[in-house]
Amino acid sequence: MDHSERPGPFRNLAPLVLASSSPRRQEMLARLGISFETFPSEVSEAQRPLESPENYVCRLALKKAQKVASLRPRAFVLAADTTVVIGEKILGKPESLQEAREMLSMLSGREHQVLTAYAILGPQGQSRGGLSITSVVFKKLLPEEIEAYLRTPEPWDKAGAYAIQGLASYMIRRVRGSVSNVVGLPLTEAIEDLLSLGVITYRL
Ligand SMILES: Cc1cn([C@H]2C[C@H](O)[C@@H](COP(=O)(O)OP(=O)(O)OP(=O)(O)O)O2)c(=O)[nH]c1=O
Repeated sequence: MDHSERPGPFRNLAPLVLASSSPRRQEMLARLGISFETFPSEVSEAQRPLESPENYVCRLALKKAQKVASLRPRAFVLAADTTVVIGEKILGKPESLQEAREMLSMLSGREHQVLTAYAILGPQGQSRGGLSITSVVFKKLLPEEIEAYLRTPEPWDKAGAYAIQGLASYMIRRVRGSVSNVVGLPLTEAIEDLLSLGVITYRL
């Protein structure tokens, strides 16, 4: 799918492929005026034994970018991976209602970290990327509050079974760090890299 250019503070100097099926990542870039082709990587993998959450998200972001870069060798490719970490546990996207319920109960009244790693690969072997960590504090959730939220479509397809940018915004007491990072892409860092690689420039 091609995203036609929208008015925004940036324009492209080089073709960009977003290796992601995440509508949030697509929307965040498109809003800024950046055009890109969407090419979902369809890479999904379990954490390896003893692998830290940091290494896990970085490995997946790079793997997604590498897979799509091999199929689109003339473009810059951007990929990312987001996960929620609470205590020793990693929360990905829930696969059942019960799992989503358990995730929200775990997050209730506590602080957790949202990790997003991104990777950018270029046609001449350029490579950039990074890891961004945001701390999020949830208010204490009543059981009926969790049940009511589970009746909305929002928990699906989101790491940790919630969307900070959506109906769950009222559940969040405090955020420390990048908000766009929680939504799936640390925009400040990713934009700096796209500018320095000459993929985008300011629209003046
Ligand atoms: C915590 C949180 C996550 N999310 C989303 C961002 C990501 O899309 C998703 C985490 O899933 P990811 O596995 O990072 O990405 P994805 O499967 O959606 O897309 P792809 O692998 O093709 O790039 O959770 C929110 O939208 N809001 C939130 O508050």
